[in-house]
Amino acid sequence: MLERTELLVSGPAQALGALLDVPVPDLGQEGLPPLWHWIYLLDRPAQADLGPDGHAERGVLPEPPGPGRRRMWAGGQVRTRGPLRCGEPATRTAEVLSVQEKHGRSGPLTFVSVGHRIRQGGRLVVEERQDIVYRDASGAVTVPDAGPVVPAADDEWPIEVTPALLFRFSALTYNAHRIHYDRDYARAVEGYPGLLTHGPLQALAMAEAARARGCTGDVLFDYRLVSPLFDDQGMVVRAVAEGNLVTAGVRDRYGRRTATAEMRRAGS
Ligand SMILES: CC(C)(COP(=O)(O)OP(=O)(O)OC[C@H]1O[C@@H](n2cnc3c(N)ncnc32)[C@H](O)[C@@H]1OP(=O)(O)O)[C@@H](O)C(=O)NCCC(=O)NCCSC(=O)C[C@](C)(O)C(=O)O
Repeated sequence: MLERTELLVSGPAQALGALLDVPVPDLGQEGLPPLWHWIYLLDRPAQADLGPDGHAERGVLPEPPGPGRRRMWAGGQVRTRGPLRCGEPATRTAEVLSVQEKHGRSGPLTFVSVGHRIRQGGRLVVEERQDIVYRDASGAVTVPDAGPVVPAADDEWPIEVTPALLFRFSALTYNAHRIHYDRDYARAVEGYPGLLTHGPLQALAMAEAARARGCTGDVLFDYRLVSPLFDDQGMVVRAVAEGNLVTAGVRDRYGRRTATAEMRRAGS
């Protein structure tokens, strides 16, 4: 079990608001919007504990299941149970919930689910499961050939994916994974055609599209990264509200789905 306590300050939230060009609520009253806790209470591994991929290989959860495995964020579930406010301390605890060996189209896969809980003022305010997948170094990720560009519809939110956007998100989440900023490494070592768009960035974009449709406060957010999104493919986000349920997705500019999510107000 890992535990970290710190005072939440407004700077990171202001930076995320600027990164995504979305409104920042009153952080001391309303608290952080859903998923924004991902830029707080971060692991701060020593430089000596980073592996060859730039990700920590010791002292964080999960630790890689073996040398040379390719870490990816696969999906998860977030339940918010109350406001997580800036100006007050909060504590995050983390523990491994399960490890599952599977075989996919890209070869052997190890799924590690990590449970995170954030408490503030004696209350549990965020409860989360993060699914991290480790691919085998020999496994290949296949990306279908791009078709024609599908222009963003009126109800879609196009986001230009540039190295600067990816770098700023890595900085905000203190994530040194080289697949997001080191193109030579991403291509030559991990076999991707370009820089990878972070899973949490796609999930946050979906949660923001849902927030724009009024889904915020105490929510249950389920999401999956279904295919890698590279930096030259753009990012188009859409959220559709039907009653209490918001269904969201990310596609690239050619119409290929890369992430899906469902978000609903908790308790209804
Ligand atoms: C996950 C990949 C490798 C599986 O790809 P695949 O084609 O090999 O798998 P499959 O054949 O579709 O499925 C095999 C089994 O895995 C399961 N499965 C399949 N997908 C998932 C999922 N998402 N969550 C949970 N389970 C999943 C699936 O249900 C099936 O289970 P079964 O045998 O029991 O039926 C593939 O879908 C993929 O590449 N997805 C995109 C991942 C991605 O781009 N993540 C974001 C970038 S990495 C990142 O942000 C990192 C970060 C922030 O820096 C950091 O944490 O360090």
